[in-house]
Amino acid sequence: MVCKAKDLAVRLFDVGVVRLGDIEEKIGRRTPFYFDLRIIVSHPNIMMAIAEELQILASEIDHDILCGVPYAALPFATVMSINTNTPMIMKRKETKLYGTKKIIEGVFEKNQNCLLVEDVVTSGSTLVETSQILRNEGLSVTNAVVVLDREQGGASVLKANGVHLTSIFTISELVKILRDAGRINDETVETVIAHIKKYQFGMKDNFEQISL
Ligand SMILES: O=C(O)c1cc(=O)[nH]c(=O)n1[C@@H]1O[C@H](COP(=O)(O)O)[C@@H](O)[C@H]1O
Repeated sequence: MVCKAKDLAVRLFDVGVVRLGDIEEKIGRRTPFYFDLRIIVSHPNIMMAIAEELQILASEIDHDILCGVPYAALPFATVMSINTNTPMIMKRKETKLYGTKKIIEGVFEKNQNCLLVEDVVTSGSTLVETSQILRNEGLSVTNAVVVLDREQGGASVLKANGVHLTSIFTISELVKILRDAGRINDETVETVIAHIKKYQFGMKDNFEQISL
């Protein structure tokens, strides 16, 4: 892990991206550590730093187009798109019920390589669903870059669905950086690591997401 990413982790903590306690996740389970990047629109310098780290990951991956997953990742994907002059599309959270009735906004061509940009991966279900929708529209989706991999099985769920995951941080790296920087204590690191080990996601034969 390079210094810039470590510095980014501490800046994210200091502006309140990390919430410690007993917080509800997307699927309804509780977590002692929640990473909320939605507040980053209020911190343009940090948003730029995140986009630059994601760009480093993206530069190793062959892609024609970016797809930001709403809502948290849309600002980073937009900054990456502008910085690298790479076109971007957006997958709507819901299909538009009037006018164009589109699920994807933006212009693309069939068989273009689309790189997914996301904030956090837990079970991987959001990115699996997004990749399936984009593939149904004729795009090729083989990679995703994210800020945080919570190491709860999402990477293997994605791999089983043909998507390779690359992250700026894994959660175990992140908590260790924050401990070494004096932001959290050993007990919190142990609580978070125990939580991610206990709550893992996997795949049934029919690719339905299950909690182990
Ligand atoms: O709900 C979560 O699992 C979650 C945990 C967390 O620390 N931060 C966070 O933002 N999330 C949300 O969870 C989504 C990914 O969850 P999965 O679809 O289970 O991979 C992200 O897009 C976020 O909306």
